[in-house]
Amino acid sequence: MNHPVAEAAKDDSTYAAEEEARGLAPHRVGEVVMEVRNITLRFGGVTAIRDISFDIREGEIRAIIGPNGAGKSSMLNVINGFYHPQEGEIWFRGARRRGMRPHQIARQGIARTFQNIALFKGMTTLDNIMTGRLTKMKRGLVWQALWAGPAEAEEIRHREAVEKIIDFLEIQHIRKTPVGRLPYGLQKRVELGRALAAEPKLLLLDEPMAGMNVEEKEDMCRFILDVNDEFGTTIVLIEHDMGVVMDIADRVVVLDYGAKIADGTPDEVRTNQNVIDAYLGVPHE
Ligand SMILES: Nc1ncnc2c1ncn2[C@@H]1O[C@H](COP(=O)(O)OP(=O)(O)OP(=O)(O)O)[C@@H](O)[C@H]1O
Repeated sequence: MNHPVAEAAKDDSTYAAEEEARGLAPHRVGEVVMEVRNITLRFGGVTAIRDISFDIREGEIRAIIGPNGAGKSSMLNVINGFYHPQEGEIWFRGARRRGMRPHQIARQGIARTFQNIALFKGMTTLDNIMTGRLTKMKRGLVWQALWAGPAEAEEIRHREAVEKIIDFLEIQHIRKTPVGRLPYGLQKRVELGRALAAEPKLLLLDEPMAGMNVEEKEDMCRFILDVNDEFGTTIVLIEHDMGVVMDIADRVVVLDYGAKIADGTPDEVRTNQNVIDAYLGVPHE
């Protein structure tokens, strides 16, 4: 079987030119890092995802959109290993994934945020972001407890990394505040910080703007674009706010009733009749 990444790489010379013609930023977007191939996921009698394929390219912002129940969160859960699809393949950085658990996938450089914030509400911003470093910690709890030389040095490195993220996300003023006391928009930002603490290569964001006011959305958009720009992080984003998707995504895959109905640039999907019908609720055959 042909390797999907190798196959896709063949197209790279022409891809940059195509991208430019389609209004994408060719300097940022590189080769395929993840290939989702013919994924089908069922929960008992419910088929949440039906034979879906798409790719994710290095450095791009890839949006997954679709009406409620379309299968977006399920897809994200397949990508980060929470769900194991009955059919299909996931290829990441040239290797086919087989039966990996979420923590192993996290160690490969895939981090995510959740639709409903999943922070430790009683812990401070600083400590919550620190938990994001767990996948990067080498020394076990005994070393930490002993506060022995190597563990101490490692702890200092982790603290420095966390402080950089706190600066980057402009949340110095709440570093000692328990996150349960923070307004919703700031909690979402802390959750982004925790995901960034893992220094992900691929960052999965499940509705990062949900429940935010206009100003908070603008801030979050800016941080997502900055993460992408400054760290070169590839981002997969589920979002209901079409304005946001059209503004920040390089490419958009559209799901409806568990199937892929469109895939292309924001302009391409915006004018796609299947997409318009899906959002207007035109009944299916
Ligand atoms: N754990 C589960 N058990 C059973 N059915 C599930 C489960 N998770 C999702 N589903 C079903 O799979 C389908 C797709 O759900 P999913 O949450 O992935 O959609 P979504 O596009 O993320 O929706 P929303 O925009 O409302 O969050 C739905 O019919 C849903 O009821």
